[in-house]
Amino acid sequence: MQSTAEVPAVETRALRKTYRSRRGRAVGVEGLDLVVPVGGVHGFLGPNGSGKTTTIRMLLGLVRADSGTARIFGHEVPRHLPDVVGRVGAIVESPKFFPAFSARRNLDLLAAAIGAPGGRVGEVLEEVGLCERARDRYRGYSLGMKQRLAIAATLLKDPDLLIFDEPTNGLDPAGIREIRDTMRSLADRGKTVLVSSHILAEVEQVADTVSIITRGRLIASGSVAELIGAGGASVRVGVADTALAATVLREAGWVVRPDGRSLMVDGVEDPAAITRALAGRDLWVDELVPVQAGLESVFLELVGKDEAAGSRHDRRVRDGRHTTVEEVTA
Ligand SMILES: Nc1ncnc2c1ncn2[C@@H]1O[C@H](COP(=O)(O)OP(=O)(O)OP(=O)(O)O)[C@@H](O)[C@H]1O
Repeated sequence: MQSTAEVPAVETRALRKTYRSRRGRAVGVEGLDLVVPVGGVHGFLGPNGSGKTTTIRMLLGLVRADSGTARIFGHEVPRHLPDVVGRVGAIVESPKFFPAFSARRNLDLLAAAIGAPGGRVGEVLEEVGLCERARDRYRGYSLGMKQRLAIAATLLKDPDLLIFDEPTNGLDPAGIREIRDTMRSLADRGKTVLVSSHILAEVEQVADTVSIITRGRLIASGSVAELIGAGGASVRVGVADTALAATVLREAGWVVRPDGRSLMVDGVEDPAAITRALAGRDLWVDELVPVQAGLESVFLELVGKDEAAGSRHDRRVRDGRHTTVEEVTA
């Protein structure tokens, strides 16, 4: 156990995990250094297949690391997990509830099973905003309500750290907002929320700090404001031949992505340089609009740089990145 006052909620050092499969070895996590400060919402971001679930499963003792260390509130895990597990609530897979029972009855059963005080059920239903529907059967719940009930279940033992792996997967915008509001109110009451996601725009609205990983490695971390401030501006570029323009701009070193009938160019310090580069190839710009930078563009810029500099690509990871880009830019 670490002795300093400022012990992070989660800290990993050089954490590594590879999986063996019929196709050889797949990197899950490669030397990951992750620091999640105490208090607030921490977004753990990365494309599909970048190692988020693997990391979370290692923290919870569900997957064994090949090497490196992981600590929760200073306790090394999995070795000392029993000392700290009472302070951690996690949703890694969809928890099972009885469909024919009400939310309250499901939680009453769980509370009894883990020895949580009876009064706690009413409190957690209140915390996730399900009081009014607590007597309805679980099977009639929307996906968003089911996910909030799952969060309520993790709160029964009043943990200090909540770990949610992609909690908004499959939810509609209203459900996503509900989960976001729930995470915000948990953090406002002093909890630490570690939430993984590949949907940047969602996390940007709720996270205080983020860690961005790709191919199992950390490529950026810090407060959302710092990261957005560090990235150059994005510029929307209108041009008739977007395919050729994208090639020209990429050759010149910019990170370019399609944006409807235009192109979005990230990390631009001097927009006039874009006009010059395109004019040099007889491509005439009809629109050049600076766009407020967001985590999404910072992320794409970082991933773009990382992959440009990158060595070998794990095909699955690369496919995952494209999925993410399409999803976040849809
Ligand atoms: N049980 C396993 N066996 C083999 N390879 C695995 C296993 N679990 C994960 N991997 C591989 O490890 C890498 C990281 O996967 P992981 O699920 O941790 O990423 P992720 O960021 O959580 O992705 P997603 O958002 O899709 O869940 C991927 O290449 C994945 O294919």
